[in-house]
Amino acid sequence: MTPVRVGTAITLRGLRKRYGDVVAVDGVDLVVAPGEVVALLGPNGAGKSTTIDMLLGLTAPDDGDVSVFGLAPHEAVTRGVVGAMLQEAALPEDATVAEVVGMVGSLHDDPLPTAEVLRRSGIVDVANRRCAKLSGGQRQRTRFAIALVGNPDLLVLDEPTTAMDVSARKEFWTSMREFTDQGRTVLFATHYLEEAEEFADRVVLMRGGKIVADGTVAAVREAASGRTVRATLPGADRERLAALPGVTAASVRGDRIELVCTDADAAARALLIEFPRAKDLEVSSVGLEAAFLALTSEQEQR
Ligand SMILES: Nc1ncnc2c1ncn2[C@@H]1O[C@H](COP(=O)(O)OP(=O)(O)OP(=O)(O)O)[C@@H](O)[C@H]1O
Repeated sequence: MTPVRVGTAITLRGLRKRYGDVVAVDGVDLVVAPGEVVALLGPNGAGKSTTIDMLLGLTAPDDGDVSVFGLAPHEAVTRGVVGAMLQEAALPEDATVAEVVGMVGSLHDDPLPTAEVLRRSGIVDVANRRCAKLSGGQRQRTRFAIALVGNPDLLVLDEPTTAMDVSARKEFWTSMREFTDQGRTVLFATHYLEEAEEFADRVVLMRGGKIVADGTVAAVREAASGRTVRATLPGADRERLAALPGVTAASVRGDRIELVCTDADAAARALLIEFPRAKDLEVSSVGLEAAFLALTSEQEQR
């Protein structure tokens, strides 16, 4: 099916946000076409939630521009063009699930029928339960229903499957597929490579407030792949190792060190020059999963 709207779904240009000394988002440029399903991947503190907050107009950027289907974020939200599911969104505790979903639907011009939304979100069985009595996973699914009921062109989800068990996750992604099969656009933040891999067309990897990789899952995996250098080096200083040229991340276990590298030759040379006592050097290919973790690890990247 063709996308519901024409033009770019999301355009972020030179987006920056600082909280005191912390640069939460540090120059993010991103264009998402209608119908794309994009995973925003990265470790804690990478800047995913802050980017999403700016996309939804909940936080004003210090610098840069945001547009959603050509609209300012606030307008896109009030017009129901974008539906959002946020990590900590409060629910009216005394209302039942069906009441909340119906109420939010009534605020929109062209809502989906409540019964359909409850079904798609997998909460038919708790429709008459008060929100105060919901489990963590049921609360998440209720938040999803609220995001869906306005029949938005773009869904923005911040770590949607947190607190869901395996079967709830599976059900959740099945409902998402139904949504995207109709040509809708989705941007979701996650910590999990496997979710991105299974569900997204495109992965945008954030780290330290910046986009460090952007492409198909396969392309990002390739960009993340590298080699490791292992050696014996008693009393090694992890930070100095991580600062060596060609090194993405360093770890120290007893006398053994491990360097994840973008350029293993440069790293090995620099290691031997700076630490002449290093011995038993081994260079090997990193598993893709390990390389990916290294790229998103919270250790200082070089
Ligand atoms: N309101 C705020 N006040 C101060 N610092 C903030 C605020 N919001 C975010 N930060 C900081 O900005 C950085 C980016 O945080 P953000 O929540 O955007 O990251 P994230 O990638 O969504 O992380 P997580 O996966 O843990 O949700 C962090 O260092 C965080 O502590």
